[in-house]
Amino acid sequence: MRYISTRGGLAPSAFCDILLMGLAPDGGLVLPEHYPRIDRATLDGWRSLSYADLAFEIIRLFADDIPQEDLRALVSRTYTAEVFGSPEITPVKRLHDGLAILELSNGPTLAFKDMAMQLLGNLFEYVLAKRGETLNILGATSGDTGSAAEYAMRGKAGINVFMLSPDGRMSAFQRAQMYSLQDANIHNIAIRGMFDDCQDIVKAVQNDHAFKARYRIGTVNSINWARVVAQVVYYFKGYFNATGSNDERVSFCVPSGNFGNVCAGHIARQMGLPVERLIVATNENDVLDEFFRTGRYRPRGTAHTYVTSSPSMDISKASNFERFVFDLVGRDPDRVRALWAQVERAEGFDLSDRLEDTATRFGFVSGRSTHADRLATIRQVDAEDAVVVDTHTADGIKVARALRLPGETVVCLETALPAKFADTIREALDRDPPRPAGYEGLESLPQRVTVFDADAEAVKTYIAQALG
Ligand SMILES: Cc1ncc(COP(=O)(O)O)c(C=O)c1O
Ligand SMILES: N[C@@H](CCOP(=O)(O)O)C(=O)O
Repeated sequence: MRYISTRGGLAPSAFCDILLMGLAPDGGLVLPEHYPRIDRATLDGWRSLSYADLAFEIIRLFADDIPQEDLRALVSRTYTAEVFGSPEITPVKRLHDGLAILELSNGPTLAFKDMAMQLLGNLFEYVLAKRGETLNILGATSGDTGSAAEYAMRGKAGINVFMLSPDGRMSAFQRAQMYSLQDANIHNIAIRGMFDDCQDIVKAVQNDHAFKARYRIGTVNSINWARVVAQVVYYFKGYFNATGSNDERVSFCVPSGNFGNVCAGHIARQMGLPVERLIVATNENDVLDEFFRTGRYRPRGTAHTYVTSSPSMDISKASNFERFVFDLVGRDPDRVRALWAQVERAEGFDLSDRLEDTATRFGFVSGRSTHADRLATIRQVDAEDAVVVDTHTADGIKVARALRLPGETVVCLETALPAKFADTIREALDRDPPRPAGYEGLESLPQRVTVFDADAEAVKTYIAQALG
């Protein structure tokens, strides 16, 4: 399998190279030259596999430059009941109306990011040891990528993490999860701005090729293709868990911000998984919902990005959307380059002539959810099913219920546990959310964080000083 850039400027490259590369040198996102197609016999063979065995079968199609026995060992030690709480790794529960919830948040930091990040940590460690190299990760988080990355990388030899987060915009639990880590290889930097400002800095540093090479800068965001491919796996597992046979079709509803999670669903569908629809659920930051309803993409600036009670989705410039648009425009890198030049000029773009394709050929539909919807959904699911869902998953359930067709099997992706968003759960239910063991007193621990304006140069100086 060789990898190319959405903007056409990357010579076909191997998996282990793009793993350490992050953004392509032309500023585009990396994708495989083609998506592998899964035939019916293969799908039948995969139905009864454990999560780790299924992950190995899928990931080896993409990471074919890692010897198979090494990859199998690496995947097997990633997806264990000890780390993810049960042998199923991603169990499915049903609400009374038949809606299925795919549990993805039972890993160390209580959000779906652990599913991919735990693998990424082991992949980095493996490839860096083979090559005798080190890596300095610069990441951006709106709340969950940061902690998942820091927990996956803390104490790992040859890896430093510099994580940018929006100052004061995350929940108290999310802040404490990250800022209380005292490991020498973990550096938390709060940026006065929103997630998009943090991600812009990550991309600016990635596009400074001299700095990137000198300080060996890598990424853990979904900019990194390995993150996306690890997320493809749970669409297959969720499909098998929610159905009785491979003759059935399901739809997935995905709470979305940076479009990485649902992009993995798009890839699973392109590989031949029987997915009917991909339902994109946004919060009040509804740039993606607007696109899937109108074909117009109008990313907003920080001033028009709202701080909401599903803060991890407070994103207006969805990075992975570029990967989908690459497929939508027939994998034409010149077209993508031109469209993103318009985005850079804050003009956005209009692909309403492709709207029919987004729905019929690619299966996308969308909806949005507000604070009031979120509270109502949390209350409803608690009252009817005795399940407490987090604010992002509530956005997904609200949109899934609004758009579900008669007889349609819909799997909602649970993207975090409610313990991370206690203020909103208390507002909805007048009680605290359940808190898993081991997180008692988290918010009282001493915290360590440096605050900067949204300035890529200041971040580069900090990294250079920290690395000596
Ligand atoms: C809890 C939660 N829900 C939903 C999302 C949105 O996922 P994505 O950015 O992949 O669209 C995120 C952040 O990624 C998240 O942390
Ligand atoms: N919602 C994320 C933001 C970044 O997403 P990623 O998938 O690109 O890492 C977060 O919680 O940090």
